[in-house]
Amino acid sequence: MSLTHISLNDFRNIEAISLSPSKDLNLILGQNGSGKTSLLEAIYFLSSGRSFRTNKHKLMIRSSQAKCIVHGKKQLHNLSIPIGISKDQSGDTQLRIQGQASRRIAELAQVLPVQVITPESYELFFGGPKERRKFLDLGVFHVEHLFFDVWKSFNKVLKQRNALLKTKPANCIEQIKFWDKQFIELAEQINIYRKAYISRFEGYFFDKIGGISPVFEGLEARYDAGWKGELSDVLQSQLERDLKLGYTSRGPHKADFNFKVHGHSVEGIMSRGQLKLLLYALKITQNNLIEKETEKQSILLIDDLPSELSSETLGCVAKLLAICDSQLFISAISLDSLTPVVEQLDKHIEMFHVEHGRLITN
Ligand SMILES: Nc1ncnc2c1ncn2[C@@H]1O[C@H](COP(=O)(O)OP(=O)(O)OP(=O)(O)O)[C@@H](O)[C@H]1O
Repeated sequence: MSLTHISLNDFRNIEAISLSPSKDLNLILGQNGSGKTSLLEAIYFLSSGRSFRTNKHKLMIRSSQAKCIVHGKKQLHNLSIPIGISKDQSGDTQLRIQGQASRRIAELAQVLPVQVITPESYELFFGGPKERRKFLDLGVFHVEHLFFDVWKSFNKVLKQRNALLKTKPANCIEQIKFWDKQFIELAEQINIYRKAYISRFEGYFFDKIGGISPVFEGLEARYDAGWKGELSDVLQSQLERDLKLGYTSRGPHKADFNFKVHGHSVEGIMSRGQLKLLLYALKITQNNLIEKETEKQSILLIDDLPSELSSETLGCVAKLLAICDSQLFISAISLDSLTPVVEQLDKHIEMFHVEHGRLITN
């Protein structure tokens, strides 16, 4: 299951381009400012309804144009599934899957699992737990089909609870206790899904990936559910504090999933190049696991792969990419900088040269 066709209109500096990518490896090459990241961003937008580099939707629309449009065709066995998304200046998003209008972005994400690695992806280690929760929940979302509904219901209850903690109406303690029943049930369900996923994630990582580089020796995943002990006791003991804070301080919305090496946090002990290698390893583990469990081929977008990596680390990245089952889109300024990676890969390659927002044919 891969993208067999992509077309963009008025996306960033790209007026109109169409391409038929390889189901294996696609190289997007071009000078700084040519439009490589924009092309990757468009694929991400097609599969998630969002950009990976801005919250300001207007920036995705080509200057002075009314809307940006991205179309794609996803091959699933003998079926070609057309998908399309557009966003206009007002922020209105139109979505079509197999010719049917849809309002649910999650439906799009289900059809086309995507992950991205950019020079900013270090946020997974240096950012707060929110980034890591997002990473964890993306995996859980794809492999546990009920997770999304439970997670949505939990967030509704959390919103109610937080509103009561903030506004403190006269009978707020009674009302909070009423919501806590559902809060606990949903929180425990989320925790069960996450723990089950992490256990499979760790199994896959250590079995298939851990031996690729000595950088991964002594690595352990640590999961913090967001509370310790019985959640009902925790909510009770924290109630006074939560009323002062005006929000719920414990629960699955505070979970963390991080990595330690010999007991030290990875971001404190690993070099940037080593962290980048770990990042590749984690994203590839996630994508391969999604593929293994759902039979959905996912997409991995890698922006500016060669930056900051020595030839030795690039060699390890190549080994990781060799076992990566995703459809790959990799951007770089030149093919030369990718040679240590590409020459080790036995994958079908398509190359796309971008210049001033246009595809150049050689
Ligand atoms: N909304 C927009 N309308 C028109 N042009 C835009 C818009 N947003 C960004 N651009 C321009 O698009 C060009 C392509 O940017 P992009 O980030 O895709 O380049 P790139 O090839 O990835 O470059 P680099 O190698 O430096 O990362 C830039 O010149 C940028 O200024």
